[in-house]
Amino acid sequence: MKAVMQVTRLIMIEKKNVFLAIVFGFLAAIASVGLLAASGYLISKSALQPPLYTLTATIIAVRFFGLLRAGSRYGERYFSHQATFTMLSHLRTYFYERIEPHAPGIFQKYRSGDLLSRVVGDVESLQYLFLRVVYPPIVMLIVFFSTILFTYFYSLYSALLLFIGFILTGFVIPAWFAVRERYVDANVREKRGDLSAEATELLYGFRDLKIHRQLEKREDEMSRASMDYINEQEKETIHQSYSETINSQIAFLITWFVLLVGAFSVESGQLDGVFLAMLVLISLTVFESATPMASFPSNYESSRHAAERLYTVTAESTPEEPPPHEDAFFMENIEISGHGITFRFPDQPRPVLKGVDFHLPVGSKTAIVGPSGSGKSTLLQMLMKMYPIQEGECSINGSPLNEINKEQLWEHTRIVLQHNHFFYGTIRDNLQIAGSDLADERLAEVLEQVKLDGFSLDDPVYEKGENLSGGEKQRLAIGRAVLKNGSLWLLDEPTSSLDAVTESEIHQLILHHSQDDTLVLVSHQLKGLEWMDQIIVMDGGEIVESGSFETLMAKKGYFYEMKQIEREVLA
Ligand SMILES: Nc1ncnc2c1ncn2[C@@H]1O[C@H](COP(=O)(O)OP(=O)(O)OP(=O)(O)O)[C@@H](O)[C@H]1O
Repeated sequence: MKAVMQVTRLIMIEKKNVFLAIVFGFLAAIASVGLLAASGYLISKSALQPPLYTLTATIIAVRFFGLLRAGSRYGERYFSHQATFTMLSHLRTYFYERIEPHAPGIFQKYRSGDLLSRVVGDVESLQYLFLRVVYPPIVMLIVFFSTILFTYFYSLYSALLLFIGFILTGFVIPAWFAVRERYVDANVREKRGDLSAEATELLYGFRDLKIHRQLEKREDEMSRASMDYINEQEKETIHQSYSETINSQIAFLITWFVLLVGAFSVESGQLDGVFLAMLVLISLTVFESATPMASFPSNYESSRHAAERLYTVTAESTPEEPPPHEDAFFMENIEISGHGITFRFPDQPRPVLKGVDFHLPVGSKTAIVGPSGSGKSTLLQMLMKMYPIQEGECSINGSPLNEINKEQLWEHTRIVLQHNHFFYGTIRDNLQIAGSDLADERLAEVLEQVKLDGFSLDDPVYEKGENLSGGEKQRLAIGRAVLKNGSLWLLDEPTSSLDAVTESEIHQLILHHSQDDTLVLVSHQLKGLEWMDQIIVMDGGEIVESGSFETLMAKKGYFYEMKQIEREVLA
């Protein structure tokens, strides 16, 4: 309910459109009632063969209501859709802005298919919140009350019957179906989320599933998920049809009673017979505005679920982002210190980093090495503010990392991750991520420096860089880092897919470009680290050793042992 209220608040940003949609909706519905009432009266009156001039006013009224209905129906559609689409755009922006600060941590909690279904499907479902949940009861209420008031002047019993019909079709039946709808709708939603997650897994893992001959099994699972979804949708449609059928049956029944009571009233002289057709036609028409109430339960339920699913993602407190540092040169000559850093992934019992201490002086080159899973990448991502500092302290140029603005940090940092994303487009598009105003000459120069001179800037890059080898992708990512400005380099195994000769050349290139910068390189390989000022050795989330290459080799400790093993393996 709280989530629905929050979305309703977003609708209310469009007050003017909402108000006009309701006004025109009311006019259209009341014009329909007026049109049929005037027609009923005209037919009955004409049967009495009065002089033509006595019918003129009624004929004009019929024409007037006809035109009013068409015009206001147009206005109602125009303003209600305007309100809906503007609300959808507010909602998309709001939702994106709320989840963005949680990335990439959000993927630890939600599967990407599920998130996609929330962002697309649930936001889309909310388009009906105004059109089919908020708007119909308001219009129905005003139309019924005006019509009942009008009818009351002719027949008290007909007015009472309309009131009973209003209560039944507007409240009792929708409420009755709403109870069961909760269950039906929850199932549809759950099955849709499952299908979406299955489809995303199949799409992303298609190649691996094919190689491991698991594609058929996965396809079967997806077909099952699809069938489950279809079955639940079918149940929902049947449920909705029942609701609509019963609602219309009640409306017809009430009209029959209006006819019956009207006939008795005419018989007993309480009602002029000329008004009977008018009352019956009013009854038939006024229930048109109750028709949307038949689908109210399902629309309310799907809107409520959609709003709640969206808001559970955004409900987690958004980390407050500090403002950028006032000193424009703050992110130059970078020095980083960490003390007692401990980090645990959500819902994981054991910490990944355990009381890590380090110091990276200005312009230093540091390698972080250690066995797989020792926490190297986690530490690097923490420096990028991808993960928060949970325990301990980490500061850049004396300012705690938690107080540094993310955007400001990234603006001055050259980052190469283990897996970098490549967009569908050209080599140029993918390099220009480093700066959209970079000239072709500069891009071509860097392309050559990273040993990708076989490529032209116009060469295509397929989705996720499918047409590039692992090493080419890494060199393209390093090219981006070289092109970017920033005096901090954070590199996570940037050359792991390169041959020894190219790797050494790329290391030289990085060294050349980062002469005065502070650089952190995560590497699981121990060769080519002689040029580093400092090597931090990690194991099991702890720093077990640190020092220069020479110091560590002379110490004959952990690093020395690892180096010996590497030499034996490569010998
Ligand atoms: N998103 C995550 N959720 C839970 N645990 C994670 C997550 N990412 C990493 N871990 C765990 O944290 C530990 C450290 O991972 P990390 O990627 O930092 O290791 P690493 O030393 O960089 O390994 P590698 O050399 O294989 O890249 C691992 O045990 C890993 O399973």
